[in-house]
Amino acid sequence: MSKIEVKHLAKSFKFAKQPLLNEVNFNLEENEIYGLFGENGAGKSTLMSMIADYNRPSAGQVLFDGEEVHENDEALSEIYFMNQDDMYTKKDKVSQIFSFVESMYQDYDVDLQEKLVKEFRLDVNQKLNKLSTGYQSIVKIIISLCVPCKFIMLDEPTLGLDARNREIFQSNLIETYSENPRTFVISTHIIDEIDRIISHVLLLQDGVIKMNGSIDDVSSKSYSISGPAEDVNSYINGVKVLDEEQLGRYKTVHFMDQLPDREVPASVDIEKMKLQKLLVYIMDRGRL
Ligand SMILES: Nc1ncnc2c1ncn2[C@@H]1O[C@H](COP(=O)(O)OP(=O)(O)OP(=O)(O)O)[C@@H](O)[C@H]1O
Repeated sequence: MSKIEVKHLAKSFKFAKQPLLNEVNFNLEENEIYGLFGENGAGKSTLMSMIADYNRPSAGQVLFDGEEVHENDEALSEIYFMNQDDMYTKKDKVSQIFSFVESMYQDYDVDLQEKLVKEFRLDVNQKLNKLSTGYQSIVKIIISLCVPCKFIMLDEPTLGLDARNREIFQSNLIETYSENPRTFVISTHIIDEIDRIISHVLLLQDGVIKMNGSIDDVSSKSYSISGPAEDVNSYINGVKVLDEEQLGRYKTVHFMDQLPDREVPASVDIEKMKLQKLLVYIMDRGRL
């Protein structure tokens, strides 16, 4: 099984007051789907571009099966970054771009490409730079899903897509992953859209990975508990609460911990906390 290791990665820009990334460490394992989350400007796109060797780190390393990815053709043939669009000319027709990418990759999935062109209703005779923003993203999505790479990084793939096309993207991502498992890293701000698809959560904040865990680990410890305030209070007594809301006597508390080891009052409802709620809370307060 192949693996990407991100080790002590740092990135500073010449005129920036502080480094964008300080000490980023994590691994990407094969056949997992990672959600890469973080506030605007956290450095998600920069991080993905460094993994694909489109951008050089100021310090640290990215290893593919133990070898540095930098100028390593064998490793880079297994890593695809959705925004590596300098591979083709934007003045070209979409059909020409598809033919070019197909010529670059031996096992490029032409059947899937044709299926996606039909489902998205993409006009392949149009020049790329004449397409709407949404359709330009769709071209990048189609290429990303059809290249035969072990690691595929999707940077805000649904940005600019309408509701119908977002659904087409999601269902095809699930379908292609089920038929041909590979690793996806998906960066998005619409967490609710992918929380059922991802197997791992990576949260980038303040230049480091703040959270790195399987979705089961993360969701098995994060709860929202609602009910009459007095019953909720007595049930969660002693638990470190992340956030709470109260409407009249009805209260909801959110926490990331084990459930209290006491009987749950009949009036109290326990639900898993939505990943979006949990991540927004952590990003806002910088606290786990
Ligand atoms: N070449 C560059 N020179 C200077 N600053 C840069 C350069 N590239 C990126 N940055 C800065 O790095 C920061 C992080 O950008 P990046 O696009 O990686 O963040 P992001 O987490 O993907 O953000 P968003 O969610 O808003 O897309 C931004 O403040 C950006 O201005």
